[in-house]
Amino acid sequence: MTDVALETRGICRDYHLSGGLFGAPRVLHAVKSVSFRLARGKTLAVVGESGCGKSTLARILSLIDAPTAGELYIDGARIDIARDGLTRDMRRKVQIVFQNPYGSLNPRQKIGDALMEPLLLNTPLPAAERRERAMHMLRKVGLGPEHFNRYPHMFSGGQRQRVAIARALMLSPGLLVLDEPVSALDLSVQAQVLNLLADLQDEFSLTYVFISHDLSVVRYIADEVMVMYYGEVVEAGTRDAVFSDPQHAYTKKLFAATPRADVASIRARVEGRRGAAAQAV
Ligand SMILES: Nc1ncnc2c1ncn2[C@@H]1O[C@H](COP(=O)(O)OP(=O)(O)OP(=O)(O)O)[C@@H](O)[C@H]1O
Repeated sequence: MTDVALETRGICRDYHLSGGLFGAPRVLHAVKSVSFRLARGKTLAVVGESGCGKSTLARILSLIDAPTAGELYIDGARIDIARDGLTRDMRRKVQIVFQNPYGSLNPRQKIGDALMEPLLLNTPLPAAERRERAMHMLRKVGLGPEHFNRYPHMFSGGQRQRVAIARALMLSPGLLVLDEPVSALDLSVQAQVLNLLADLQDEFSLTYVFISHDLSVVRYIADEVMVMYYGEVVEAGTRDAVFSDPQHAYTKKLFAATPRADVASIRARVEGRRGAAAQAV
């Protein structure tokens, strides 16, 4: 693999908890020695049941939390926020989109201001340029100038997620961590947001880490799949290899629990609809 956008080597995250047996402190190994390499422009889906460490890994990859051990490389450069802190340069490389955009948008801030804010905080761009870039990004995610002065509560769930995606892209990151980005949306809206993500990935050569518990979504969006179980990677490979011939007993169990009809229906909904994604819903 020549152009590696993201690499981890033995990433671990422990949490120190009190209240073990007789109140003794105990350690929870939320992420255990996760290593992978992800090529630029590709999507790695991280799947597993609730509590397996997906969100903890997402927070490490998006530089919100530091790992307790292991190494993280973005575009070939070692990133160690525990040692070096978080620089503006690092902040620009990676952004995260959460499941609930309502939670990540300030209800009292107009959408235009929310989009311009990362530019205000991280670049010397003048106000007119910030505004122009925000308008441009609104269009890229299928919204329009009429949305610029609206507040988050005036949008549907799908539109709010489009805004969250637009905001994440304002600093032109190469890497997006998407933590269950469509799980809170209706099925038809899910398909449209997935199409939008696919279009944006093509246009901006974005690399995605896509966290999901929904295998039908993963099957559509992923190039590579990594299966986590109790903080550990138990299986990893290309989407086709993992879906057609799962090796690990846990992966087989996970797949068996997904009704095949669901997989078929979401594929039918989304396939062939790329390009139609720039419609706001
Ligand atoms: N700040 C924290 N302090 C202590 N334990 C934590 C903390 N954050 C997560 N954990 C624990 O780490 C483990 C992994 O949690 P994580 O949220 O990463 O899993 P997940 O796969 O994303 O689950 P979900 O899909 O429910 O969010 C869980 O046992 C969780 O309780």
